[in-house]
Amino acid sequence: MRKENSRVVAARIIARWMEKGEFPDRQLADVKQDRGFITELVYGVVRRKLTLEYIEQKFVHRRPENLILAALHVGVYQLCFMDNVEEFAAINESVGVIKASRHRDAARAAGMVNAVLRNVQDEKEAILKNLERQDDDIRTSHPEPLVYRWRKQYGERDTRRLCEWNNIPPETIIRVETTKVTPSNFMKELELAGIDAKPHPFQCLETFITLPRGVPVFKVPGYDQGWFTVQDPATSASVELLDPMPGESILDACAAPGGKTAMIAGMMEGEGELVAMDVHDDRLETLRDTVKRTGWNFIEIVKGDAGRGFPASGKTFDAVLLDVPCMNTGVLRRRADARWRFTRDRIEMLKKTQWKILTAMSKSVKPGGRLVYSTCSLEQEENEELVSRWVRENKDWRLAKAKRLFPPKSGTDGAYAALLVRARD
Ligand SMILES: C[S@@+](CC[C@H](N)C(=O)[O-])C[C@H]1O[C@@H](n2cnc3c(N)ncnc32)[C@H](O)[C@@H]1O
Repeated sequence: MRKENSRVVAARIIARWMEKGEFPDRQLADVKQDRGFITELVYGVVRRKLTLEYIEQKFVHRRPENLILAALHVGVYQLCFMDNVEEFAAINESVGVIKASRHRDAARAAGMVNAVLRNVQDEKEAILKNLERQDDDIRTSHPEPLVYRWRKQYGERDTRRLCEWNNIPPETIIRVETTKVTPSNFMKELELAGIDAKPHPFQCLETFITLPRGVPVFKVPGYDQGWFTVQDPATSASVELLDPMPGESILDACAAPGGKTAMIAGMMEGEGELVAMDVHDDRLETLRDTVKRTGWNFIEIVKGDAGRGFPASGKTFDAVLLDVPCMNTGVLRRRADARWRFTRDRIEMLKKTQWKILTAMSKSVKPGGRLVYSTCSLEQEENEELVSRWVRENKDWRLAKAKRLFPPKSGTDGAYAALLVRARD
């Protein structure tokens, strides 16, 4: 049985997100009690917003205020998309959200929420059948322009698979720091701690492990000793293309929170020069935490704007990683609200930033050196198209290799990485 106020907490977070755009994950950071259930509810509602509105429109003829709408979403989501809750609790406690509020007409609003939820309960089977016949945007709750552009890039079938993939709650995956602990010893430690973890099937040089749901990472053995980093296997694509070697000089120019920096440090075995840069102070804090946890004290952290080039002008590196800011369309499963931030203007703005960063940072690569440009976007405009146009305009560079991971096929987050090589003088 759930505590009554879990739905109230979830509905308030959702209402604040709808009202002020406050990121749900930041709000969830303060939740201590019944965290797993509240997180599932909040992320589920945020992901399925369009589908929930579609279901509710039959019963609600004018958009209610945010808190009432949030209570409705919380109730309908539980009734239609959660198997592990009792329907009477889903209805009564979602109505309780209104009762617990200081709404000026709480009795009437609670009556309306109650009536809608009872209708949805009665008609649930027909509602879900009808939903199956709707187009992918309504059925899987994605903005229509995003679905449209994916169809043009990936075709009807893969777009449908991608939309469905994006609604599967993600697992927590960790990368074992093999310079600190062997994967088999680490698995033994997990077993001793009663954690039923599984090796992730994605094949690459690194070892990734899937944690069971609900295990806080700081309780996993070796957290403080830096035995692992929370990281999807897709993040390895760019670092493998970069192929850092012990003794080289490497710059990770958009580094926070530092997952790839940690992986590069391990591949360099602590030898050489590794500089991790980011422009935002709050992100630099997370980068410092990651670097500290890895224990690699040869990593130097620098604040700098990659769009303006490396702060110490004239300094060059054997290899540079540019994991640029992007539309994040490869990680929509993990970032529940990111799909609603997709706009044409945003992609245009990001493309300009990416081009600027690539142009400025290419000057910090030694002749004959390497640069890896990477994103967690599935948009060709930010990936293949941008890179091939840039190489056409910069004759002393060539595109040596590129990789793209498409989530439903790779079983990982989406990612793109391109290895560019600078000509020797
Ligand atoms: C995709 S994230 C990087 C993730 C990171 N590589 C990792 O594996 O953990 C992009 C990062 O670029 C940073 N960033 C954005 N614009 C930047 C700029 N002009 N210069 C440097 N860093 C920038 C952001 O603060 C963000 O931390």
